[in-house]
Amino acid sequence: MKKEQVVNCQFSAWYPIFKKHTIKSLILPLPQNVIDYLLDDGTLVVSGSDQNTQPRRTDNSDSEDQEDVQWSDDETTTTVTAPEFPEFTSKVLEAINSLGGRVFPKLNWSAPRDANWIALNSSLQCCSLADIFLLFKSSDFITHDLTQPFLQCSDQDSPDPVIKYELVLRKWSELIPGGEFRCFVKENKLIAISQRDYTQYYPHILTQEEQVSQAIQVFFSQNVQYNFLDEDFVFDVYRDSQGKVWLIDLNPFGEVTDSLLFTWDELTSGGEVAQHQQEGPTFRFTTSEVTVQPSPCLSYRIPRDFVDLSAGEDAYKLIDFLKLRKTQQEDSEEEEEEGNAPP
Ligand SMILES: Nc1ncnc2c1ncn2[C@@H]1O[C@H](COP(=O)(O)OP(=O)(O)OP(=O)(O)O)[C@@H](O)[C@H]1O
Repeated sequence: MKKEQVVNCQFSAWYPIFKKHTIKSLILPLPQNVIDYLLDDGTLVVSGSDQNTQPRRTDNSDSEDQEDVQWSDDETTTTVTAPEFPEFTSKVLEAINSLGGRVFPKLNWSAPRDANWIALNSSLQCCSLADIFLLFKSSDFITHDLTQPFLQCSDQDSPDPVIKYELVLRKWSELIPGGEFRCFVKENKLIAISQRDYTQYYPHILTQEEQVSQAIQVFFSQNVQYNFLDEDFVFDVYRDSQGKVWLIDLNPFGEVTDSLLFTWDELTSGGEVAQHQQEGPTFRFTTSEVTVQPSPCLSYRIPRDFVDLSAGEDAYKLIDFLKLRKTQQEDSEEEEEEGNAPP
């Protein structure tokens, strides 16, 4: 996979080409100070902040660099108020409103799918910039977009193309996971289709195997084939309850993209799947409850430090930490009973 293929799969590169066939979206340039904030590990997002619903302007410029650090009574905790971005906040709010008030946020390539556990509703649905920041700052996928977009490219010796970072806001749509499929295109031929959420068994895919495959093939030949900037790529689709197919996303053809129910060996030149062109694409899906596999995002549901701590000798530190939490909880319950709890 070459750096150019990664560049071509940025949202702003493919959206204008396939606008008619995908979910309505808006693209906003991401200011450098917002990028810096997203990459700054030390700044916390303070939940409950209403800064995004009522953007406050202190002077004529965006004075984001200033962080307001408030020390709480408890010596062990600090509350760092997130910096404000008045101009950017207004633009984002305007965009969210024009998309119906609820959006699905992404950067140039990725959505913060690994961070949905942190959102109150465990969903990527956002109504404000604070919602977006919370997800973005908790996501390794977003950090990857910002810091290492060309990590797995074969042409490492060539200079990295300059990337203009963008916040993508997509109109929120209730997509049923059983309707999502990933399609692999090699030399402009659709060689393979995989159920996107292979962690579940969806009986309707089994019973409608032929219709699903046909609908995707027709969508590909009518709307996608020869229209994209590369001849090797991966595209994701959604087949709605009326059988209409929508484009959801485009990804590079290579290891950086999850090959789901295929392996990259199978999909690349020497592989079996890549050679079976005549009969159409190979279609794979989970065929019974027995073949269900665990979700690849499971490891993202608890903070990485906890995962590390739970392995090897450090497991004892985790146990100590949990015991400490329990004692603290019991203490505060006792205090509450005694009527001493803080308001
Ligand atoms: N507009 C939307 N509204 C609600 N959910 C959405 C929307 N767009 C995408 N999704 C859901 O989020 C999932 C991930 O979306 P998307 O493919 O854009 O993210 P991604 O980070 O590029 O993922 P990948 O790296 O696997 O391609 C989709 O499979 C779909 O279930």
